[in-house]
Amino acid sequence: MSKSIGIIGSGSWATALAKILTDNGHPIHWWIRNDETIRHMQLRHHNKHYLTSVYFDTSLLSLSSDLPAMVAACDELVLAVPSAFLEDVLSLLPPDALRNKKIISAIKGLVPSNNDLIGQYLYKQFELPANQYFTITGPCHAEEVANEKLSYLTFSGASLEATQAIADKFTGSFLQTIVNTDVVGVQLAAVLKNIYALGAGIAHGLEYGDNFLSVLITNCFREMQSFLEKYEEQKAAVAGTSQMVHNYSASAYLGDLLVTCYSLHSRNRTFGNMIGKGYSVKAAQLELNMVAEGYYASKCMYEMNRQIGAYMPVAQAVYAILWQQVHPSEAFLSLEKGFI
Ligand SMILES: NC(=O)C1=CN([C@@H]2O[C@H](COP(=O)(O)OP(=O)(O)OC[C@H]3O[C@@H](n4cnc5c(N)ncnc54)[C@H](O)[C@@H]3O)[C@@H](O)[C@H]2O)C=CC1
Ligand SMILES: O=C(CO)COP(=O)(O)O
Repeated sequence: MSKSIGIIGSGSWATALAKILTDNGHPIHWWIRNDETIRHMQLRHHNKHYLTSVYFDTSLLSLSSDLPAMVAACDELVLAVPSAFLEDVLSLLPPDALRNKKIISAIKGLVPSNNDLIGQYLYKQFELPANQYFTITGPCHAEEVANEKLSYLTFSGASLEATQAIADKFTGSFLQTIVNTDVVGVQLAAVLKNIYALGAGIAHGLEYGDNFLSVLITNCFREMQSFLEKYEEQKAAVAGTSQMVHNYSASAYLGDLLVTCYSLHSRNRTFGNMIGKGYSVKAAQLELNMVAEGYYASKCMYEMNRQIGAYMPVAQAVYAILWQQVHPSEAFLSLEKGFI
């Protein structure tokens, strides 16, 4: 197979992205951790653990559990492992492994060991320049991609032209793409919306109704904007540049917040619902058997916001419930009073 695009990861999102690319006729290299999953995919043409209804044209798949060899074979790589495993997975690569490659992060999380955005981590670890880094965000559940429901993804990168060229590979009959240069803003919004979806789930588990939920989400949206404004203010002050302006009403911001808080596909919402109903964090993790990024993100953001200083009562309440054993009903009772 010639040099092409590769996907790192084999969970639901990696599988959905593999479907999007191969449906468009693109051959892909695909790194899958587990050889047994590879064997099954070769024999039965689907991922036996995630989105099992999606069948692949295996002539378009080059499957491997050898990460350095797979990375060497690609000039564009999509990262689709949960943030908590990213450092472990990429530790298999030498420091120059990403030289001249375009890296497209589909991860909606921060690196938990130091709260870095994925691009910052790749710069520190692999000296990946900003113009080789791209992101995929937007409101899109893997399960709906599997069912070919019309969905929209936002691609962000330093250059609109280079980003458009990547987005074009994904655009298809059930997949529209949006392109912008707001690389940092969309990533922070994606990290925050996972925390807020946990909050929405907790509220549902505590038996609050739809009226309360809409007020909760409105206030989460305001919190998101307040964090991003302060973040940009501080960044601009340090760099001596003007402040980046974000389009909060775009689907990568408001849309993803809404779908993750409302959709029954959302793992963050499901996880939160279990916490609201009285499950412990450990029990909810075991029951979910998938990754709720907001769990890790709530701690990262709590730590990050110590420096930023934004007013974030909902994110703080989610952190307190998940990491400080504060009772959900107690935390929500104090939230109730401050909403506008
Ligand atoms: N599922 C979705 O609809 C969407 C997910 N995303 C993002 O995609 C990223 C990946 O999430 P999903 O594919 O949804 O997760 P998932 O929960 O479906 O799959 C988990 C993945 O982690 C892998 N894994 C488990 N233990 C591991 C370990 N010790 N080392 C390395 N890998 C390990 C599993 O093999 C599996 O590939 C996340 O950042 C998520 O926020 C973004 C948009 C949509
Ligand atoms: O990012 C997503 C939808 O846009 C997926 O959200 P969950 O991880 O909560 O399922």
